[in-house]
This record gives sequence, C-alpha cells and structure tokens, in this order.
Amino acid sequence: MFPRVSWLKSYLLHPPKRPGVLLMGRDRAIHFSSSTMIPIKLPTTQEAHTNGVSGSASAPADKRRKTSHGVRSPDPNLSANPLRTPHPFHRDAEDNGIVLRKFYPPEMSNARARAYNSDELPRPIELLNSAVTDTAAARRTIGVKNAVVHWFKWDLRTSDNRALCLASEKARKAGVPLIALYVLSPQDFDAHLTSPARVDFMLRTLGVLKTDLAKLDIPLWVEPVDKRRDVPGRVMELMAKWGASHLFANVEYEVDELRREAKLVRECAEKGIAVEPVHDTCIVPPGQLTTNAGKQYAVYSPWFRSWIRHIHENLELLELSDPPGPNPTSTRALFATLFDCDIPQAPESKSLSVEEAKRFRALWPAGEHEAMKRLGKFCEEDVGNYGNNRNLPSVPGTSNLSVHFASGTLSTRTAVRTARDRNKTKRLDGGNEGIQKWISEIAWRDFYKHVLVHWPYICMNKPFKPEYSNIEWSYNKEHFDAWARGRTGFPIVDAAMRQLTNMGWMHNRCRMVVASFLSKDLLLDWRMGERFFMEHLIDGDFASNNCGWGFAASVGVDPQPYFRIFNPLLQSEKFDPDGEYIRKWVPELKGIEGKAIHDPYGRGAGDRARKAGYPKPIVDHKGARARALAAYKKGIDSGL
Ligand SMILES: Cc1cc2nc3c(=O)[nH]c(=O)nc-3n(C[C@H](O)[C@H](O)[C@H](O)COP(=O)(O)OP(=O)(O)OC[C@H]3O[C@@H](n4cnc5c(N)ncnc54)[C@H](O)[C@@H]3O)c2cc1C
Repeated sequence: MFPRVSWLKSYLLHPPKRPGVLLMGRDRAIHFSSSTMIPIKLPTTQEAHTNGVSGSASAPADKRRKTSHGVRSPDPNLSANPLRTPHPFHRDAEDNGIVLRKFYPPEMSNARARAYNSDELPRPIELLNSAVTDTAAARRTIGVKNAVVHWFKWDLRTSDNRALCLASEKARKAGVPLIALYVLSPQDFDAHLTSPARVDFMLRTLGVLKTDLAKLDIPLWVEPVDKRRDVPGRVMELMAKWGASHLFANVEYEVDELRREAKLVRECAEKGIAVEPVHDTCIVPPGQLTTNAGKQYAVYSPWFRSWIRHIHENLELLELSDPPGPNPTSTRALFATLFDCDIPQAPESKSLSVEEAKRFRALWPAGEHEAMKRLGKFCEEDVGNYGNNRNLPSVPGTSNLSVHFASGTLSTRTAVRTARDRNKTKRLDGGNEGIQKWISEIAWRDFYKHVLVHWPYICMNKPFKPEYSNIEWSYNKEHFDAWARGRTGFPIVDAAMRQLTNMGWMHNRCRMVVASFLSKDLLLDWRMGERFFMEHLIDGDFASNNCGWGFAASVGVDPQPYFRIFNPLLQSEKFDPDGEYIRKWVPELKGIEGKAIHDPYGRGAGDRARKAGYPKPIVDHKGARARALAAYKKGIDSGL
C-alpha cells in the first residue's frame, strides 16, 4: 500500500552540485561556493527596467524601431551594462503581445541569457535546491501537528503521484488526516496563457478528484486567490488555520513556479512548516543526465540514449507509487467544512461558450479514469502500428494522451510501464517497434523539461540560441489573422489551424507544418504563434510548446536547421496524400478532387475554390523561402 523507498532518493530534491550565484528575493544575491556565502547587490527589477527603458523607450528610439521591416537598428542609447539592459528590440515583443508587461520585465538582452549559460546567474532550480538544502535541518525537526497537506497543481491524479503518496504516508504514520489543496489563481492563468479549454478540463478533473478523494475521507479544498503574488501567503495562512505542519507538492519547472516554491520553502521553514518539493512529472528528474564532460545535453539523440541507459540502470524510476490510503474516519468531523467545498466556475476571462463547453466535454472526457481507459485502448489497439501511422493526420494513430500528461491525470511512468509491459522485452529500446517509437516520443517530453530547467531563459521569451533574437521578424497583422483563422490559402495549414480552434488539439505533424509556415513563410515572430497555441491548446505545456516552436522555427534546442524550410505543398502531399484531413477541416474544398486539393489555385481548381469562398495563397512559397533565408542569416550574423 505505501511506497517502496527505492524511488524516494531520486525524487526528493537534491542540493546544487556546483558553485554559482543564489538570488535572494528581488534584489540581493549570494555567491555560494561549497563553503562560503558572500552577499552581493544585483539590480532590482525596477532598476533594470529604468536603465533599459530610459535609454531605449525615448521617442527617437521608438521611431527608429517602428521603421519598416528590414531597416530596424538597435538603440545606441542603451545602458552600458548588458545584463541590465533589455534586448534592443524588446519593444517589438511588448507591442505585439509577446512579453506581458503586466507580469514580466522587458525582454532581456542576449548577454543576460548567456549569463545563465556561463553560471553567472543562478538558475531557478538552484534557488529551490538551495532553499531545500538550507532548511533541511530545520524541516527535519518539525513534528507532525494536526494534518498533512498535498498541494495539487498540474498533477491531478491519485495514482502514481509521488508527492501525494509521500504526503499520505506521512499522515498515516502520524495518525493525522491528509488534506488535499488546489489553489485557483486567475492571474496565473492569464500570465501563463492557459487556454479556456484547458481550464475547463482542469475544473472537470477537480470534480472527479474530489469524488475519488471523498471516498477515502480526504477533503479537497479549492482556494481561489485573485492575485498570483498572494498565493504563497494564502497557502501559509491555510496551513496555519488547519494546524498543518507538512506541505507536499510536485515540482513545476517553469521559472515563476520554481522561484515561488523556493521562497515558500524558506518562509515556511521559519514558521515551523515543512515544505517538501518532489520530482514527479519527468521519468528521469531534470539534472540527472549529463554528458561525459559533465554538461547538459543539448541534442536529443545522445540524451535519449543516456535516458534509456539511466532508466535501465535505475529501474526504480519506473516504479509506480501507491494511491493515498484512507484518512481516519474522524476527519469528517474534524474538518467538516473542507468537505463542503464546491468546485468553482472558470474565471470570466477563461470561460467557454455553452457550445464550446459541450464540444470539449464530448471530445475530452476528464479525469484519471478516462486517461487510464484511453491508455489501455491505445496500447491494446494502436501502439503496434504507431510507427507507421503517427505522421498521418487523417488516421487516429496517436494516443491523444497529451491532454492527460499536461494536466497530470496520467503519469508518463504509468504510460511507459504499460507500453513496456505489453512488449516481449523489458528493455525500452527493444522488441515491438511501435512501442519503442511511442516511448521515444514520450521521452521528448522529459527532454524538453530538462532543457527548460537548464536554460531557464527560454521561459522568459528568449530563444534557446540567444543570437536568434536578432532576426527581424514581421508583425503583419493580416498575415497573422489569416494564419490563426485558417485562411492562408494553403489547405494543409488551414486544415490544421481549424482543427486546433475546433478541438483544442492538433496533430504533431501539422503543428510542425503550421509553425514552420508562420515563422518562415510568413516570417512572423514565432513567439506570436507560440502564444496562440498556448491560448488554444487543451494540452498546452510550456516546455513542449516552446521547444516545439523552437524546433520548427529553428531557434530552439536541437532544431530543424534554419535553411531547411518545409514546403507546405510537399508536406501536404506526403502526409495527407488523399486530402482526407483537408476535406474534413476545410469543408469549402470538399468537392475538389485528386491532387488539386493540396493547391486548388495552382492546379486548375481555382474557380471552384473561389466560388466556395476559399482564399488564394497569401504568399508565394518560393519567394517567402528566399526572404526567410536572408532574414535568418542577417539576424544570426548581426552579432548583437
Ligand atoms: C509547435 C509545436 C507545439 C507543441 N505544443 C505542445 C504542447 O503544448 N503540449 C504537448 O503536450 N505537446 C506539444 N507538442 C508536441 C506534440 O505535438 C504533442 O505532444 C502530440 O501531438 C500530442 O498528441 P498525442 O498525445 O496523440 O501524441 P503521441 O504521438 O501519442 O505521443 C505520446 C506523448 O509523447 C509526447 N510527445 C510526442 N511528441 C512530442 C514532441 N514533439 N514534443 C514533446 N512531447 C511529445 C506527448 O506527451 C504525447 O502525448 C508540440 C509540438 C510542436 C511541433
């Protein structure tokens, strides 16, 4: 019933291995070596803004930046300290809704991004690791009081949930109740661009979770907190109110979340509350895989070989943790009000229309039981053919499980274990090819989270390769709207975009095609596409989405080289040869037969397409390709 301890070592956070800089609060930093800590002063966010904005946001600079595409020049008035200065083109990102200034500072300079790579700036994971290390002794002395709390985030399941399992064990050993908490912050949804479909899926899942936990006499308390900065304080208040001494939570690897957790660990320790962050969402926790030279991998293939090897050598990584045990029956009397908690409605900015709600509920039934059903069916019927079918958007050949991984209604451990156990070998890289391929796709998810942790500036609107910030993107609104509405005149692109807005999901092949089209054929800032995806995907996951865009736009980790530009027509002919996918999502083209479906205006079906209201192509691929090659080269060579 309760966890075998073998996986614990890997999943509880470890202290940082190397010297670096530890940021304290907003403006103080501590350099730490193995033995010393010397406080130094770093700029406050305000100072950084002032330095950058006073130099760059003056009228002449703005005028210069607003010049037409291709003649923009960096602002010469910027502060001399490159770590404090925003990127010269930071205004483009703000004016086009990429950097949300309500929540975040201006786009940083390339020098600042590189300072993370050279260990001059601390990575957020290091802040959390240090907080855990520094408070370890204090936390050990904290005895269990009236209750133990598990804080649910995007880990909305009871089975194989590392932190929940540990929380349950802690409570059981002490004979006190386990309380489940979910904090709903509308500002967090806004700051993270969480789509309404995803919020709806999460709320429906909370309903399932509440019912399941209630059967174990475990209350699920959902606490709405308007402002995101108030979340840690409110969590501490609730802990105090419930007389709870221990707070367990699975680690989220985005920058804000790591920093928030680090702060919470320290502040709680001072108040006699032990916060226990646990690795859960990756099969191999970030930071555990390094090259022979001790570096993080920046290329998938060697990383994947290392991932496989590491799991084979540490099979406990695939051990599933047990669901929580029941609470003492007295819990219902002790915490009666907590059992009466209603699942709230979605905040207004994230609510769905009645029609949308109906559609998404039918398409994506919520909760972990549905996830297990879908996993079982996929492994039973489809995984064997996955290698052949996975690239064909008209064939339901993929698992459709991303929504469950993103919401945490299914753990990737469970998925990999289930697939492996259907194979004739226990090796992850042997036996059935479909199973091997599927496991290798799930591994991409881990890979991208490892990348996020080590290169945290990708979470701050910078590309993995900072020099790609210098490409002079277009911000052509008509082009962006045509792309978003599925009206580009490129049938495969339009079909895919309409699938996204209809289902909240898009086939992986098509995600690559539309991302390449936006960033290369239209030369639009790839971050506008990244944002649109997050705002519409039901499976929106920061690392997978950002790195997927980075791959297709050639600005990310292990990307498609920038000079390899997808030809949408060839992609269409290769992956939707009979045009079935196009006909499904672009009904105006239903009546167009044969190969003309891929390019009606270029293949003699222009009259029919026009009559049916289908637009002409908004760009010429050949010309657009040449323009993209030139712009990428110029940006990379600019030396900013
Ligand atoms: C531009 C772009 C944006 C993307 N945005 C997201 C996103 O926000 N959330 C998301 O979960 N995936 C994203 N992906 C990855 C991938 O497209 C989806 O995971 C996949 O289409 C989900 O369908 P499925 O569950 O049927 O996948 P399957 O083919 O059944 O694969 C199984 C699982 O493996 C993982 N996986 C597969 N391919 C990838 C990949 N390329 N990168 C990372 N993980 C992968 C997913 O968790 C997926 O559920 C993006 C890819 C691109 C190119």
